[in-house]
Amino acid sequence: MKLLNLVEKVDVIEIKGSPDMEIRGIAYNSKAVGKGYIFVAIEGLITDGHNYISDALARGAEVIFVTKNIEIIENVVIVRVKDTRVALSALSSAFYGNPSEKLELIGVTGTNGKTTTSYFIQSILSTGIKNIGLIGTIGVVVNNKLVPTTHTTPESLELHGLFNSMVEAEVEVCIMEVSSHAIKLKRINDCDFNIGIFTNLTHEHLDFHKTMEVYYQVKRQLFLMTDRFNIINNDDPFGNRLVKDLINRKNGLVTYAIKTKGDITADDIILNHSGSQFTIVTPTGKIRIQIDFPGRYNIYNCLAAAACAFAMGIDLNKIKKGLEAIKSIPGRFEIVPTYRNFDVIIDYAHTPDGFENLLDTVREFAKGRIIIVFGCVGERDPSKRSVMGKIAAHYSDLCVLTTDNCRSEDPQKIIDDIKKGFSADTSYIEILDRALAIRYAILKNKQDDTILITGKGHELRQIIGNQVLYFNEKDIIQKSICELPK
Ligand SMILES: CC(=O)N[C@H]1[C@@H](OP(=O)(O)OP(=O)(O)OC[C@H]2O[C@@H](n3ccc(=O)[nH]c3=O)[C@H](O)[C@@H]2O)O[C@H](CO)[C@@H](O)[C@@H]1O[C@H](C)C(=O)N[C@@H](C)C(=O)N[C@H](CCC(=O)O)C(=O)O
Ligand SMILES: Nc1ncnc2c1ncn2[C@@H]1O[C@H](COP(=O)(O)OP(=O)(O)OP(=O)(O)O)[C@@H](O)[C@H]1O
Repeated sequence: MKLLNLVEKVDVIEIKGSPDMEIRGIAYNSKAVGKGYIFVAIEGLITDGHNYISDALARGAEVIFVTKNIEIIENVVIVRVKDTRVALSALSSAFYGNPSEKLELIGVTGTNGKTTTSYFIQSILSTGIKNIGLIGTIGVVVNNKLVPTTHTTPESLELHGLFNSMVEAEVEVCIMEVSSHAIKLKRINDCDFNIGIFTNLTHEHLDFHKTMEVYYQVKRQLFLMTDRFNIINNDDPFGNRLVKDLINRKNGLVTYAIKTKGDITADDIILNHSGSQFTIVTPTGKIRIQIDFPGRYNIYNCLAAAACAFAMGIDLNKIKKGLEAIKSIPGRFEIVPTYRNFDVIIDYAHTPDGFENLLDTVREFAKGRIIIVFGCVGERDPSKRSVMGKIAAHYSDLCVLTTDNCRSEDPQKIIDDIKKGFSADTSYIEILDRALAIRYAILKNKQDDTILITGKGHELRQIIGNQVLYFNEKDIIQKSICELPK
């Protein structure tokens, strides 16, 4: 494709050199540049892509996109723009032939429940559609194959590459988790969203957004991009505000709720330790559902998925079939078989609200003690650590404090931050080595205990310093169980 055509939708300030040239690829990291590529220099949060222009040129870049004034370089086209992240997104979409326009694109956002809701929608849609694409925290699904990714919402270049693979694989619908980082950093600027879903908004990522107000305003942008309808949790205070904010938009608005008013609601709820039963009530009928996921929060996730399916015109029997078909989601309230008289549950809860919902659910049905093995991640929102400590202390009988992706931070310092939420009578032990912490909880179990291991969920890695180490909680659990007397 010619540079001339690629820049059609880019807001260009100035071009030095002729744009009438063929482009072979695009890169925003100099290390990924090849011959005939565009290198997009991004002023990042850690370093500045402009510092790597000479590296990009040495690797064969023939065009560079910049925000700064750069001297003319022989045989290199220099394109100056206001914001290179915006340009990267527009270029990437154009390079792949605007593939998101060829898909039904559903964006799911909110602090918690994005992955679960996406899996519920996938299960409902798969009652009628064979090939569904998925982009999210657990990975990317194209052609029914799951590939792990580094980001919940990838960078725009990777995103449009994925949409393109989906179009080639004849995917009809793509369900995509949209993180607030992705919105703020313009990764989704050129995604052609048809449907937007808002699950909830609670304390998270305040290191990045600073205030809940900014966090909300960022999330809100997704709902101004959709052209069919928006699905919103009316019980959530920020969701309720979003409903009011969107009232003048021309596309459809479908609300769901349990406590307040909603187009889609749940009645006659029965919660138990292994799942829930409830009736989904819609404007055109109702149906009884039984799901294998415990906790009221999962009823919200079901309602979000059901509201989306309902708005897409899918009948209630298919909605029921889809919601009931899904038996587990990796790392989301995943019960690990122990074949003993105690339970072990792995869960991805890593925000105060997710943590409280999970612990509240377990507390309601626990026959014995609750032992929670957890830590908080490094280099991310330290303000949530003591809040999570307080919640853990309130609901559990023993906290086993340990390490969770501490990155460059001192894991002991993170634990000390968590402990600020403890009270004088909180029962806890500190075991920095996560494998030993899990082993400790299992070896110390008593009859009817529930051991909750939170934070990692589906992840198979531990990030310590700048090392990414293989870490498999299920293996550690099984090995520890083998050490117990028969
Ligand atoms: C805070 C954040 O989101 N940062 C993202 C951002 O990085 P940045 O702006 O700091 O980039 P930088 O490291 O300063 O580098 C600037 C530029 O120099 C370039 N460079 C750098 C080195 C080099 O040798 N050559 C070179 O060209 C880089 O490629 C980049 O373009 O842009 C990068 C490129 O797209 C992302 O990889 C990076 O994600 C970091 C690694 C990250 O961890 N992000 C997390 C917080 C994130 O996005 N999480 C959300 C989910 C959150 C949740 O809900 O839990 C997600 O969607 O995954
Ligand atoms: N609707 C909800 N409300 C509150 N907490 C929830 C909800 N759904 C799930 N959780 C909790 O949050 C954890 C993560 O769930 P899920 O992966 O669905 O959320 P997510 O928004 O995709 O998270 P992330 O963006 O970090 O991947 C679950 O393991 C559970 O403990």
